[in-house]
Amino acid sequence: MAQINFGGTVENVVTREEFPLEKALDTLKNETIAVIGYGVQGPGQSLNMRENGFNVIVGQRKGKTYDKAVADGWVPGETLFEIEEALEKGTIICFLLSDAAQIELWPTVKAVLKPGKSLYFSHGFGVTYKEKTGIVPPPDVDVFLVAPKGSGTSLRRLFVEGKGLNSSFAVYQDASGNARNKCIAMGIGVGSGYLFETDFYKEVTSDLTGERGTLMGAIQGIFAAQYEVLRANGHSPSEAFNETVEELTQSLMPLVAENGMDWMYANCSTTAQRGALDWWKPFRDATKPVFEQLYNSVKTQEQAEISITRNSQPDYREKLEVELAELRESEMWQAGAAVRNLRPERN
Ligand SMILES: NC(=O)c1ccc[n+]([C@@H]2O[C@H](COP(=O)([O-])OP(=O)(O)OC[C@H]3O[C@@H](n4cnc5c(N)ncnc54)[C@H](O)[C@@H]3O)[C@@H](O)[C@H]2O)c1
Ligand SMILES: CC(C)(O)[C@@H](O)C(=O)O
Ligand SMILES: [Mg+2]
Ligand SMILES: [Mg+2]
Repeated sequence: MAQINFGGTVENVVTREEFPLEKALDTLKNETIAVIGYGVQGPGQSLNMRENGFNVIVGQRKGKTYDKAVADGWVPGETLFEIEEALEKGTIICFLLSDAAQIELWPTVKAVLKPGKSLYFSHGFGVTYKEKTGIVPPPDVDVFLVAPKGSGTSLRRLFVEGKGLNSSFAVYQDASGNARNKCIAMGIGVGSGYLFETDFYKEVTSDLTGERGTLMGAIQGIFAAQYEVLRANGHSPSEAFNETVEELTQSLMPLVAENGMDWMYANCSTTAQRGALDWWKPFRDATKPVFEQLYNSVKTQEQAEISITRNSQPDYREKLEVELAELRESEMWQAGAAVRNLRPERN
């Protein structure tokens, strides 16, 4: 493994140089990889693996998503099955239902987990919170995870563009003595660039924190706060949206992604730099207590409990849709829709 220095701490990272696609294909040459669930990660991972040359089948219950799988080229009776049939045929079971749905299907999955099969997750959730989920794998199967650090949609898009998304990986149980190799081979197969080693607990704890924090929850909160202040002071919706979101996503974040925050700052005016350098610490200090509260809520499993309870309700999809519509229909994101339409490349 490559030893990489991350700001002073040396960590092990698996690279494609040491574990090329050919080695991954050879490692899994006798396996039938059954991707169970075709929501967000299911399509990204299964299509990438199929195009990388692995032996992949999909298990999905009938409905809209099953039809999407057919449209993506999965053939009913050959590579696309009802979940139970795919579970029987698969030797590596990729459990890619939503975390709450995994609880309901667990007894069915557990029943097919005979010695020699492997159980694969893309999150540490089910196993870490086993007291809540009941997901306790039998001791004679390999259990591991590859968690792409991004949306399954991005995993697929980047793969199609010939790029990759990095992933975390972890082995929970090594019954065969070869679980680590199988896990890394799966990571390469689904289209990961580099693979960072972790464990199930750390993966789920950091992931739940990140998505509730800066990646999704905090960012919307900060956008909303600034937008509301600008609007309350007489700025137009387009001006408030441009100064809050559009410039960030279109101009400044690509510079951060390319070469870090100081690089982005250096490409702005000295006036902007002076202000940003003066204000980032007050923002850090104001939000840090909320991040501490969030981390604690993840650690005490309160967030897991909320996720399971809310997402296990029969009408959870409809309720989520109502909340998403509230965001979409807010003035800020309506202004956003209009601003997006005015991006020069859209004309
Ligand atoms: N969404 C992402 O991009 C992402 C990123 C990293 C990790 N993950 C993890 O990957 C796993 C899958 O997440 P996802 O977001 O792709 O899932 P999802 O919410 O999109 O759901 C996946 C599938 O579950 C099926 N399903 C839901 N309830 C069911 C039930 N009761 N019985 C049978 N099937 C049911 C749906 O039909 C769908 O095909 C989770 O562990 C998640 O935490 C997701
Ligand atoms: C894409 C994310 C936010 O990284 C993932 O963790 C998820 O749960 O969807
Ligand atoms: Mg997550
Ligand atoms: Mg994540």
